[in-house]
Order: sequence, then C-alpha cells, then structure tokens
Amino acid sequence: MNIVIGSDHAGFRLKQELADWLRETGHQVDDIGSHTPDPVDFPDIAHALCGKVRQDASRRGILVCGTGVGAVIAANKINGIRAAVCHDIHSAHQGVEHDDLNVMCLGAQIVGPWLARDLIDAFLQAQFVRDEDFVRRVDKLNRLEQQNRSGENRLP
Ligand SMILES: O=C(CO)[C@H](O)[C@H](O)[C@H](O)COP(=O)(O)O
Repeated sequence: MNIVIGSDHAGFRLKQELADWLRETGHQVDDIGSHTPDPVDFPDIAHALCGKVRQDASRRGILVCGTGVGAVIAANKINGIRAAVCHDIHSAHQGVEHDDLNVMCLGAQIVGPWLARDLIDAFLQAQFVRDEDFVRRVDKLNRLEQQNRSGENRLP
C-alpha cells in the first residue's frame, strides 16, 4: 500500500522504527519527516502529510506525535482528511470501515512499537464499507467541510 508517514520530535523514534518495518513488509513508504529528533511543530508535519494523502484516495497517512492528540486536531483541519487517534484495534479498523478514515494518529508516549504495528496492520487491512448509512454520513462530513469553506457554519 501507498503510505505517507510523519512525526514531530516526540514521535520521531517510533516513526523511524515503523517506517523501516513498513518498508520491510513491502509497503511503499513516503516519510515526510521529521528526519531528526530536533523539535518541530506537529501542525507543520500534519500539513505536509495531509497534503500528500489527499492527492490520492488510495494513500493512507500515519502521523505520530507524543499523544496523537495534537496530530489529530491538526489533521482534521485539512480538507479531505478524516483522522483519528487509534490506540485500540477495534477503532483502527472500524474507523476505516465506517468513517473512511485516511489518517491514523498515534501517540509515541502512549503506545509501544508492538502495539503500534498491530494498530497499523488493522488500519491498513481495513476497507471502507459502502453501506448506505456509512456513505450518507461521510457525505455529511464532506458537506460540513464545504460549509466551513463557504462560511455557512459560522456560529452566533
Ligand atoms: O503530543 C503532542 C501534542 O499533542 C506533541 O507531540 C508534544 O509531545 C507535546 O506538545 C509536548 O511538547 P514538547 O515540546 O515535546 O514538550
């Protein structure tokens, strides 16, 4: 699979390990950085990673920060991105099956490398289920995004 992976400084070590493992298991991996353990702001990495993921519907993103929290907040502000922190196996596959998740966020201070591998396996093996309810809900997410762009969602 075509994977874009990235991290800030807090996720750097885990991201390096996961990128190597993904390549060894035959995936095509685009590592957008950080490429050093020096401090870097997660919104910058999220912006770069999500820009690549949204160019191609077959791409999936894996974004690692300290907790996954900052990463997911940033990723979900980018049009075309449906991101979630997945620290349990059920969410990692159900997020794709029901919600067409295209970016999974991980917290390197929360999960270890072995659980991270299992979470990624669950995320990558899952496919969106074109059930009428799921399609309608994802369409509604897309509509919310369009309304944000046009300013229709402005609250009093
Ligand atoms: O987890 C994070 C954001 O949710 C980040 O990766 C950082 O770990 C967190 O913001 C702490 O920042 P610091 O510069 O590493 O102290």
